[in-house]
Amino acid sequence: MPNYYALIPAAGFGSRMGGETPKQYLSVLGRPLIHYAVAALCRHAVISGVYVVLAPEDQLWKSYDWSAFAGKLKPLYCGGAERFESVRNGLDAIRDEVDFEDWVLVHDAARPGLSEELLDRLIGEVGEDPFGGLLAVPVADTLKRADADSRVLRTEPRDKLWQAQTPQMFRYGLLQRALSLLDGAVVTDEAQAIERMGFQAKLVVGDMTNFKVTYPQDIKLTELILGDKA
Ligand SMILES: Nc1ccn([C@@H]2O[C@H](COP(=O)(O)OP(=O)(O)OP(=O)(O)O)[C@@H](O)[C@H]2O)c(=O)n1
Ligand SMILES: C[C@](O)(CO)[C@H](O)COP(=O)(O)O
Repeated sequence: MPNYYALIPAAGFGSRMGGETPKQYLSVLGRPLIHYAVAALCRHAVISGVYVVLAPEDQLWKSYDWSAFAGKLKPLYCGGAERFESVRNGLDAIRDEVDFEDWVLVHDAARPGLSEELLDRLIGEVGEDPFGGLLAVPVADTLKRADADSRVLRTEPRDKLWQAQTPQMFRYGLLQRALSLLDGAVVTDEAQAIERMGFQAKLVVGDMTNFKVTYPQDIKLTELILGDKA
C-alpha cells in the first residue's frame, strides 16, 4: 500500500501582498497564515509526513512553536526562485524518505482553508487514479479578456473551465520526473508539468473557501472564513 505525504511550498515572498513580511507569516486570527495549511495536513490520519519547503534564508519559521506536530512535520530550507523549483527541490530533498509509488500532495502554504473533508474527497477520488489529480472549482463568473487599456476585448467561453487549487496529488516518481523534464519551461502548478508529459490529471471539486491568499484584502476574507469554521 502506498504512503501519503504532503509537501507545502512556502518559500515565496508575497510580492502581490506587499509589505516586508512574507505572506505565509502574516497573522490570521493570532496565528501565522501557514499554520492553517500545516495543521490541516498534519492532523489528517492518512498523511504520514508533512514537508514544508522554506526559503534557504527563512528566519521566521523557527520563531513559531510547531511542537504540536512533532514527528510528522519537517522543514526543508531548499526553496527556489519559482514555485515549481521549490517543489522540485523539496521532492529531491526527500528522495530517501519517500518511495516512487507513494502519493505526494502539494499544497500552497497560502491556502489556509483546506479542510479534512476536502482532503478526504481528493484522496478518495484520486487514490486509485493512474495519473493523479487536483482540487479545482468550475468557473462561475463570466470571463472577460482585457486589452492594453483594461477595456473589454471580448468574453471568453467558460464552458469546462476550472480554477486550479491545491492540494495537487501525484505519485512521487511521476511528479519528480515531470518536474525534471521541464527543460527551462515555467509551470505554475504540478498538473501543468504532468500535462507536458501527455497525462491528464483528474479534476476534483474543491471549494471557494480553499482560495489562495494573494492580495491584502484576502487577509480579512480569510479571517471571516476561518472564524466561521472555528
Ligand atoms: N519561489 C516560490 C514561490 C512561491 N512559493 C509558494 O507557493 C505558494 C503559492 O505561490 P504564490 O501565491 O504566488 O506566493 P508568492 O510567490 O509568495 O506570492 P507572489 O507571487 O505575490 O510573490 C505560496 O505558498 C508560496 O510561498 C514557493 O514555495 N516558492
Ligand atoms: C498552484 C496554484 O495555487 C494553482 O492555482 C497556482 O498556480 C499558484 O500560482 P502562484 O502564481 O504561484 O500563486
